Amino acid sequence: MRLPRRADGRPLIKVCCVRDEEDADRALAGGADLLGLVGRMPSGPGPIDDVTIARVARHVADRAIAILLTSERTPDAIAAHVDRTGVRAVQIVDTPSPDALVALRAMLPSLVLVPVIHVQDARDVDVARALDETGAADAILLDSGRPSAAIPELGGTGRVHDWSLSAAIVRACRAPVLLAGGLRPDNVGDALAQVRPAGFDVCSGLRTTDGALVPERLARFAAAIV
Ligand SMILES: O=C(O)c1ccccc1NCC(=O)[C@H](O)[C@H](O)COP(=O)(O)O
Repeated sequence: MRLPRRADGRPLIKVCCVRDEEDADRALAGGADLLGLVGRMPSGPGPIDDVTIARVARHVADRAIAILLTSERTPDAIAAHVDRTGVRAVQIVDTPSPDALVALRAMLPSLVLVPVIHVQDARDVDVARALDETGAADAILLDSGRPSAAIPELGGTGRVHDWSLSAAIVRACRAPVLLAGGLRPDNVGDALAQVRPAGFDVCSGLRTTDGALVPERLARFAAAIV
């Protein structure tokens, strides 16, 4: 397991859709443990270019884990995206097959690997179990996208999914599970009580419509999961 655990036992906070160095510093000052840098996507408000991702990852250095969000699907293309941006962690937003995850792990043994499942129905518990059983995932992230929509949605939707399914996935998996999708300061306490994930991932619930991080929202978010 290459993700940190907090000494105080509190769930991890991943602040996503980080835009630049200043935004990263604001998130870290507000208690973020992980930072999400969104690469090219078919839709959504968060993407930044690979040059900026590499710059922000260098700026963050060892202060936190900067996670590249990639929509690439094959192990070779994912590895190339990681290489271009120089990150130590990748979130694969288009759910990889167990075989693809194992292949990527073999190619990059020390990379932090976080496959995403967009929770839609009870079959996703089996999808999570199959990824978990590979032993190749450092965490599994549960989100609310619609990968098969005409224009695929792979995250950053601001929508909550069925948390009873997420709770079943947490119970079924050995890997830590991160919960995402429509989390806000006013609902994350309920999410903690119902799902008991190892951490939370949040973008739109902490940002203005222009994408700026609101420190006061991050403070309330963190206080709600103590
Ligand atoms: O933000 C985007 O544009 C985006 C597009 C495609 C995949 C992921 C994307 N962002 C990731 C995130 O914002 C979070 O990891 C997660 O999806 C939660 O987002 P939100 O529901 O807005 O809190």
